[in-house]
Amino acid sequence: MHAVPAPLTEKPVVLVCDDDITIRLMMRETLEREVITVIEAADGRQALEMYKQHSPDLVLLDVSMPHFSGYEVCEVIRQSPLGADVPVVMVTSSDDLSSINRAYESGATDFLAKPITWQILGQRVRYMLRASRAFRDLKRNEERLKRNEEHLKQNEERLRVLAYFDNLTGLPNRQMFNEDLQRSIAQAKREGLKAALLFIDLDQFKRFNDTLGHAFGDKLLNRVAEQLKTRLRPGDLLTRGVDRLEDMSLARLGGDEFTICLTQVAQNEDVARVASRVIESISQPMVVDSYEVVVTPSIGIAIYPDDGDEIDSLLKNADTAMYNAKAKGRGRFQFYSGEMNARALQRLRMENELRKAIDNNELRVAYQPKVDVQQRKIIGVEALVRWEHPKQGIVSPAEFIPLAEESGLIVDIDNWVLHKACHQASEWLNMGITCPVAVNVSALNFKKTNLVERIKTALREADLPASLLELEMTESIVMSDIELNTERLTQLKEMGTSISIDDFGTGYSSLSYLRRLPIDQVKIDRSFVNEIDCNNEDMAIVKAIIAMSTTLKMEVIAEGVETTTQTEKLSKAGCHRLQGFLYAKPMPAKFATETLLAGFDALPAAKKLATATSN
Ligand SMILES: Nc1nc2c(ncn2[C@@H]2O[C@@H]3COP(=O)(O)O[C@H]4[C@@H](O)[C@H](n5cnc6c(=O)[nH]c(N)nc65)O[C@@H]4COP(=O)(O)O[C@H]3[C@H]2O)c(=O)[nH]1
Repeated sequence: MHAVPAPLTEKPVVLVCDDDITIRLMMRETLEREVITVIEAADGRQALEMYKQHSPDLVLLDVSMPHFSGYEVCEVIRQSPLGADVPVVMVTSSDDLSSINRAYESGATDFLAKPITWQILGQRVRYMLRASRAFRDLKRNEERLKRNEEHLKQNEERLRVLAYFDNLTGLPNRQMFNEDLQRSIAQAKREGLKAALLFIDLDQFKRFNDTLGHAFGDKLLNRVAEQLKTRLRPGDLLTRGVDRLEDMSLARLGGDEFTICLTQVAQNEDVARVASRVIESISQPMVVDSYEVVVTPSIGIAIYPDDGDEIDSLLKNADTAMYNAKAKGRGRFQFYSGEMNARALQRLRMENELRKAIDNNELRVAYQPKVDVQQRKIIGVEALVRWEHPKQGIVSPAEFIPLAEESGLIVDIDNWVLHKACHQASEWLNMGITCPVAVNVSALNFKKTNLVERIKTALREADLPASLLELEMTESIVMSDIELNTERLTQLKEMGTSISIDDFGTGYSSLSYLRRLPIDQVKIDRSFVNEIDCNNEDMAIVKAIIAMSTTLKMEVIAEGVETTTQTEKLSKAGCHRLQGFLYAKPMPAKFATETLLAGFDALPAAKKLATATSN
């Protein structure tokens, strides 16, 4: 059984369009019997006018008429604003397939073939009218539903904002903070990393509120929130350590209490850096209602899992730490654990001092000679940075280089050493000493896109031929992104500098990659050299590295040579290039110049070596 469309309640209007008056009259007669209002048009132009004026519920259109054909009229109707859904029945004088197809192409709903069977016309039109009205109702309902849905969504969003955001500052509220912290804890647990909770309280906020009023207090809180939002974007935190803190969420718990939740925390220094950044940014003078105010925050820090493994304990401990910070004099941060605090503070202090070390002229370069024991020659020097701390004296690179790498300061330091070393080598060249100088290139520096440019600048400024500059980088740097690094190394090589792989044997070099890279020299790591006197395994590794370098036509040098036995063993295995305390320790430029002028045979070890090898 067919579904019957709903009965028509209002009297429908049908536009009959035919140039044959008899047909029009017959149609009127038939349709009016069905309680339908009929309006007529004698040609295409009139049909369009009538359509525009009356918006009929159905159109009966003769195909061939003066002015416009029925097809054209149908096309125009379909393009009109309300004409997409109105049923248009094309009355064709023939029922051949092409005119029927043409009728459908122009947008007709159905067709009626002449001669018309008058007995069924009325019923057919009625049925079509009902179906069309049902379709229109359905569409209207659908639109209403859609509008309701949108409304619902908007309401839901409004509710979510009310439930999860603080309406004064627009920051996430306590509810959202709880969920964020829960997520951070779960993530840290999964990844075996730490998470940190920073509890921020504004110092003496109550005083502002009491003296300048609540409205002022609200504005001040808003300014603080703004400051935190803009200054804590991950992109703003340029240093390497902080870049790793990809997920950082900020919230206002209420009053003058804010929190920051950090995930993917590898080390506490990263958290200390964020905390000092928060202090620095909030403590900037702010103008509120034409008052210039300075408000400082006190921050308490609790670390998951060290200081608690659930929301409550972390919050409680961060809160305790915050009170400790306040007690110590406001505008500072404090870790919950005292030991952690001392370490983080010490590292942060050192980082700040290192930042100023270049400008304060506290850095020095020491040069350590490298020798070839077969040719009995000094073949070059390695430039090694030294920090003469005004209070602590000489700080070991082992202590400050990792810190410089974490904070990103290494790029400036490496650059400074590069310039110094190039100038020194150039000075030696002017004195008639041709001595290649090697500088260390840290991972961060190697990744910087302008490395090639910077090296070119240093060479140009020092007027040093590129062939006298050697770049030392560790095996792990070179092997990290082989495609990109091959390109980078090729650029450096094309410039004329030579490339040496430092600490060789400690990483995981693949022979097939090594073959593809433009490397001139590998440096056997000190840890293997150390042990070759007594450890057969290390000797085997050293021999393998020497054999591999010979096959790949690379030079090989051993670092950390301290004894004549090591020299003999290395030499016997085919490695004659050596660097180590046995020959010379890193020394200031002045002594390095003297050493270079005196030559290999003046080195104390050279004499010992001659005796040892002659025995
Ligand atoms: N025990 C022992 N040690 C020896 C001997 N011969 C040389 N050494 C030490 O071994 C290190 C060799 O440098 P490295 O492997 O590049 O290792 C360097 C290098 O990775 C880094 N470094 C030093 N200067 C710079 C620099 O300007 N830039 C960068 N990125 N890193 C640097 O710091 C590391 C340590 O530097 P230093 O303390 O100067 O330590 C130097 C040198 O003093 C020996 O016979 N016995």
